[in-house]
Amino acid sequence: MATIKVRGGQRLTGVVQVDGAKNAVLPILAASLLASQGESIIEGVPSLTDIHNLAEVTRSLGGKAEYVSQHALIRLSAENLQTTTAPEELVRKMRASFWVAGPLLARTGHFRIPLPGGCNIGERPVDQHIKGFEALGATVTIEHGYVEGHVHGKLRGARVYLDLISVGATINTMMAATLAQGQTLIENAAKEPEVVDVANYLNAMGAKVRGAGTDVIRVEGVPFMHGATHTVIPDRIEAGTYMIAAAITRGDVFVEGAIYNHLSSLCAKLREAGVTVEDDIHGIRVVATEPLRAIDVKTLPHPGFPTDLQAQMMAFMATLPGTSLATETVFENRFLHVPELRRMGAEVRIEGRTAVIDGGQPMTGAAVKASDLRAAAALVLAGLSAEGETEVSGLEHLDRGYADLVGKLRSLGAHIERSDEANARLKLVSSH
Ligand SMILES: CC(=O)N[C@H]1[C@@H](OP(=O)(O)OP(=O)(O)OC[C@H]2O[C@@H](n3ccc(=O)[nH]c3=O)[C@H](O)[C@@H]2O)O[C@H](CO)[C@@H](O)[C@@H]1O
Ligand SMILES: C=C(OP(=O)(O)O)C(=O)O
Repeated sequence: MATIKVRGGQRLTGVVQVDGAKNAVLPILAASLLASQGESIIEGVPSLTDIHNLAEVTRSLGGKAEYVSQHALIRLSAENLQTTTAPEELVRKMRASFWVAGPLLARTGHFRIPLPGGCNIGERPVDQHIKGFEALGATVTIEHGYVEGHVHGKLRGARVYLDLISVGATINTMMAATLAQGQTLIENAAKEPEVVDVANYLNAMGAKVRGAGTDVIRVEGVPFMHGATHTVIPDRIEAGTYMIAAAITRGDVFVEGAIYNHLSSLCAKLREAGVTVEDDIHGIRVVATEPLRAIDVKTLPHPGFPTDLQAQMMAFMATLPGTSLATETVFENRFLHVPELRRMGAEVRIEGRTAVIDGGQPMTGAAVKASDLRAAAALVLAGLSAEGETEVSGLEHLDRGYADLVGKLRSLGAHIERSDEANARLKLVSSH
């Protein structure tokens, strides 16, 4: 079993570079299936298991996806799709696979995809994705564990109101609408930076998408789309994780590539705690010195505080004197890191959707197990601050979303090592 060992107590200092955003690359891989002509080159793609798995899904459909690790880019083409049924074993590995539904439906009139189901952080239904497809004229059924959609001829542009703010459903509906006949209006759309990045890529492919980044997105259908070159936005969650790493170790770190507009809620909360946050065109600097104070955080859709930083922030809040509250409103079960933080001596109790953190006492190193991607990052951060050694297992979760977390933290001065370091890197760069 691979583990990360961290010896806490080092103040992190220096510069760390942010990779391209996993949560933009994944829908962009799916969007590439819309191109009936030409190759796409996506630049700034980190080597992550989620990305390799979704590339495998697109290959299984007949697309080409080649990861070029030395240039951090992926070449994609989908001129001749072979099938519109996605393979169960791959889809089960990751929910993001459901994003191939919209492009397949728009391009071929059909998709058949295993129901992605729940995961550690919540139930995560796909009803709003289906609502979007049905509004565009598709018939969607769920049978024998598969979601199947079809439409005779082309999808038709329509008005789609999403009942809740969903990144996934916004992107799937937007992608499906690109090749529909006529105009689509998506209301109550998600405004996350990744939605905007996907829209920019779709437009580079010949689509006509307007308004991404606001809660109303308009799509004017086009007859066909082609490949395009696109550089993905920096990963705001990876950036935020390093910003919190600086804060939790009372360090001084410049996170190069971090975009302030994408991280304004985190910057505000760090400042409320007493941390100095300076932003400029190249990135964000975080400098933390005592005294710091307790804060409250509530997760919300963008531009609210991101749920994907809640676990990491909670580790930081455990180091703040006084009582801090972390309220999770996006996913119903995203507190699985709490028992592990408790193992490290953090005083946290859960009251409904709120975690009450009585912080300020030093955490102590322990053997802990990650239950999901961001929990894994949170436990490593807690280990950076704890007295003694922390051993984190469950690294398959971490590898979904962080390329070389250990190397990057070490370059900032952390005492950290990974038991399978050489193998992990080899495994992650060899996919095609
Ligand atoms: C690969 C990727 O980009 N994942 C991100 C994406 O996930 P994802 O796109 O799955 O998250 P959503 O924004 O769709 O989910 C938000 C909430 O809506 C619910 N919901 C969603 C769809 C639906 O049809 N019905 C429904 O009830 C979900 O269960 C959840 O409670 O956005 C989340 C919210 O910012 C992030 O935490 C994830 O990291
Ligand atoms: C929850 C996440 O990803 P996914 O939606 O793929 O589970 C995440 O990136 O934190």
